[in-house]
Amino acid sequence: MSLLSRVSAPAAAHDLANLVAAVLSSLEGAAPRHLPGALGGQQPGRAEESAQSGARRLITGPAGLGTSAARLAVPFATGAPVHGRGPRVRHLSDGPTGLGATALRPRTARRAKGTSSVPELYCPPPVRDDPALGDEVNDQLVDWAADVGIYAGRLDSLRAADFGRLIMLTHPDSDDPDRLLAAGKCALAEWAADDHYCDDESAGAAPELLGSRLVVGYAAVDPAHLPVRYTPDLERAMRADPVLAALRSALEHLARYASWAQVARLRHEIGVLFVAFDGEASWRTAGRTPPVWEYLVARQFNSFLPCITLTDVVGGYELSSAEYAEPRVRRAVTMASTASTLVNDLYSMAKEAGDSAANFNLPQLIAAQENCSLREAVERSVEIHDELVRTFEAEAAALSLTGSPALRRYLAGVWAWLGGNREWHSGTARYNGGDTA
Ligand SMILES: CC(C)=CCC/C(C)=C(\C)COP(=O)(O)OP(=O)(O)O
Repeated sequence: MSLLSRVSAPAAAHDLANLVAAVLSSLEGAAPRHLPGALGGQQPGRAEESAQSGARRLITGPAGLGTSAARLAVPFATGAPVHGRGPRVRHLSDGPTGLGATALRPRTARRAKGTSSVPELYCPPPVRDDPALGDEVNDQLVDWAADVGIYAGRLDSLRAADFGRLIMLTHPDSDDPDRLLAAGKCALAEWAADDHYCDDESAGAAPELLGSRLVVGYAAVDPAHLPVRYTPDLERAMRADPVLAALRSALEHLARYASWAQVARLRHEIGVLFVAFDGEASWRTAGRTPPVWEYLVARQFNSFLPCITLTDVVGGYELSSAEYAEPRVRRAVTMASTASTLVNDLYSMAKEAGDSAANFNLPQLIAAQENCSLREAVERSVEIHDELVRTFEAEAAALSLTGSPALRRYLAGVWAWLGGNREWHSGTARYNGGDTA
């Protein structure tokens, strides 16, 4: 039984976050020692060994390549206001140096610089920026996309979008290009499903076909076991459709690193993503504009959660299913995920303007429904984003006190994911004037 299931902390409000900050300050330097020494309750799996060694690294804090994630301390929360608003994130001041040493060295959240169209956001900066590693992953991702057939005829745009950079930025606790590639393939396959099936008619999207495509699409991540006589039909379909081929290939690659519990978790998040894809298609076909609250519900599910969920797989440890499913952990992680997806809404507004996705974007919906200018709607969207990030920050700080070392590391990884995600969105050609892919 993990410590989390035996000790419960009250839900963090922002006042509590300040209290947590004080407690955490007093723990600085010795923080993990009060936590359990092994990952109690963990199911045996391929990730178990690395999970346990990950936990040990958290406690003992060794030096050397790839061990920087051990120096998590507590990246979250709080105390002095940033730019006059809300809590500040305490972070490790003197981390290690050297190759890989910056991985997951926590960073202060701040109001990340705005571009001309996106105001500053409350978000940590990226933990690592290693362009060479990003390029390596990106090159391999584009080669793989060519093999499976997604983004055919658009591979130059795909390369320029630089999804390899996204993965390098969002998973700073791994320097292993192949692990990063496995996560990158999953993300790109999910993106391809969105582009080829949902959003981009020039790439084959058709709302009336979406439901049936996604049913078979789900079978690409969670195999359908048919009677023998129909198996070849399914297999032919899987090979003929690049999105299906991509999803299946991505999951196969990931399974080299993930335990079956981690694979099951990813399947669940993809299933939920597909349900939300269907929801958006129903708005389109019915010509219906969702109220803001309904859109935000949908955005929790049509979100980057399938990417975020791989935080521990890429890091080489395992968060137990029990902790992953614990309601407060779920609340914190899904709020972070929604926030990261609102970052997408803010940065992709120009790309989506004029296409069928234009109405399904938070600022556009707020402007239409709350009778304000688009500029004001962007500001309100930023406030919503910031509220979600601050709540995640406070909750994660509280949960880190009572959870296992794996949970603590996972939440720090989610925090890092937010920073890498915003950084990528602010620079990728996909949303910054390049051709879309
Ligand atoms: C990587 C992943 C889980 C992608 C699927 C869903 C997705 C593409 C997003 C959550 C991004 O939102 P959106 O559909 O608006 O994407 P674009 O802005 O068109 O890139």
